[in-house]
Formats: sequence, C-alpha cells, structure tokens
Amino acid sequence: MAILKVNDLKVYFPIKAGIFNRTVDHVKAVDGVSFSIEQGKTYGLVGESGSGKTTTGRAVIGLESIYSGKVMFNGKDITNFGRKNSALRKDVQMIFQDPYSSLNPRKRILDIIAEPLRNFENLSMQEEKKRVQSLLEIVGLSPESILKYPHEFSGGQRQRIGIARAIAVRPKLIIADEPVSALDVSVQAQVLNFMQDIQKELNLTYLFISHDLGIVKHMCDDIAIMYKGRYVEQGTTADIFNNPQHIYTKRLVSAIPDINPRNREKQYHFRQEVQREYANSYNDYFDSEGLAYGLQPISDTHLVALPERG
Ligand SMILES: Nc1ncnc2c1ncn2[C@@H]1O[C@H](COP(=O)(O)OP(=O)(O)OP(=O)(O)O)[C@@H](O)[C@H]1O
Repeated sequence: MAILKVNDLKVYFPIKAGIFNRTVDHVKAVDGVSFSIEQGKTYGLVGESGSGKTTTGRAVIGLESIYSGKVMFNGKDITNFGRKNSALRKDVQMIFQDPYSSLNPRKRILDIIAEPLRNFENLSMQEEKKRVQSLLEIVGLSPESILKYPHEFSGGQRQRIGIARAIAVRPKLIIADEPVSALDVSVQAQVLNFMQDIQKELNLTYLFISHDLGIVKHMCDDIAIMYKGRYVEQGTTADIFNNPQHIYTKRLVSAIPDINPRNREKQYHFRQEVQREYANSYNDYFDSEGLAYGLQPISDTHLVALPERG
C-alpha cells in the first residue's frame, strides 16, 4: 500500500517589490509534482541545487504552504495540515542535512533525543532515560552519551544522534534531506548503511533527497529527477540507470564514474553518445514547455574527467 501519495503538488513563493511590498511574481519552486511511496521503500528525489527537492519535502511535512495539489498520508488528506496534525507530527519525521546546526549546542543529548518523546509520550524520567539510552545503542553510541553535548561528537556521530531523535517516536515515514552531504566521504557510507539497517528493522519508509546520483542509486527503489520544480523523469532505480530516457538524466548518469575498470570503455562510449545527442537535440528537448526555459547546459565541470583509455 502507498503510505504517501502526492498529486500535482505546487509550491509557489511570492516575489514582492515596491513600496507597498506587493506580490509581483512567483518563484515556482515546485510546479506539478506527483509520486507515491510504498511502505518500507525508499523514494529518491534528485536534482541540482534549486530544483525544488527540499521544498517538496518540506511541503509534504507541512513546513511550506501548498499552492495547489494534494498530499495523502496513510489514506488521509493532509494537504496543508501538516504540522497542526499531531498524529502526522509523530508519524513523519525529518533528518536534516547539517548535523552541526540541527542539534541545539546548549542541550544535552538526553534532552535532544527526548524532545519528541516529551511531546507524544507520557514517560517518567526513568523510563525516558532508559528509552534514550536504548536509542543511543541502536544508533551505535554508548548509553553514557546522554550527559554529553553535541560538540563532543564527530559529524557522523551527530548525524546518528539526529537519526535517534527522528526514530524516537517510531515514525512510519522519514524525510531525509541530504542526510550525508555534510559528512566526510568515509563516514557517508557508514551512515547510509546504518539508515538501511534501521529501515529494515523498523519497516521505515524514506523520502530521500539528494543531489548525488551515486548515493541515490545505493539507497533508493525509485527515483525522480527534478529540474526547476518539475520532474524530468521518474522510474525504478534500474530503469533510471540502465535505460534513462531524457537527455538530462542521461547526462547525469553518464557523469557518474564507474569504479569497475571493465566498464570504463563502455562508459566512455556512452558519454560520447550522450554528448552527441545533447548537442543535436538540445532544442528538441529543452525549447518548449517552460521546463526548458532558461536552461543552461550542465557545466562541463559537472562531468568528471574521462578515464585514460587503454
Ligand atoms: N522561502 C523561500 N522564499 C522564496 N524562494 C524560495 C524559498 N525557499 C526556496 N525558494 C526557491 O525555491 C527554489 C527551490 O528551492 P529548494 O531549496 O527546494 O531547492 P533544492 O533542490 O532543495 O536545492 P538545494 O539542494 O540547494 O537545497 C529555489 O529557486 C529557491 O531559491
């Protein structure tokens, strides 16, 4: 069953000007996005900076007001009711990008993780302490950490604390907005694998937001590629990577370096082919429908250097 259904979602931000601060135009941050996520699955939203990924996630959870469209969670219409709906506040949690700024530096770990518990469950101090300690154990930190402060932990550990806080009230859906992009590459894999482990254990559903197609490939069952508030393409992870249809997706996919040296030759040819198609069909793909409006070709710095042949 689909736990989350989003239908033709639009989120517009007003642009104001003049001495009367009148609305003169809108930024169409999200402009007609539809998707659904099955329980226990991971759905990836990928796109460049400014493509509307974060706004989509925030609108689902009720942190941005929706211009039009519909959001259904567990069969209930939650459009624009997000944060006022206490059941939803419990069932849908968010993990943020920056583990340095998303934890209050003046609070102890006990209070940080217990915060959602205090909103939704009536636990005694003893029960609360026990629950927080067991959450810390689940995320691989020692139970003694409850008395420490965020600055005493590394980035990866802080993100684990953020995850412990998110799972404290046993949510059904977690919106993970660039959960590892502020972390060292060596720590990223640890946190991602850990997110997959707890997903299985707790039957969690993820809406996973990232600009990194490589990470999304590792994490997601289905993927949507966003550009300027709209979908360019969506499909299963296998479809997107093995058979991308849109030239924009092809360019993104062809830019991911293949670590298997045996595939390098194939990738080299794929990239050449994509470059040719891109040059020949730019107008066909991008000159109509607003999607194309103002599109700049992806800069060449986005494409990694070709491996040496031979
Ligand atoms: N509160 C706001 N007021 C006005 N415009 C906004 C607001 N929030 C976002 N935008 C605009 O909406 C568009 C989409 O932003 P959004 O943050 O969703 O993109 P993103 O794909 O998540 O990018 P990033 O990865 O950089 O966060 C951008 O053009 C952004 O400038």
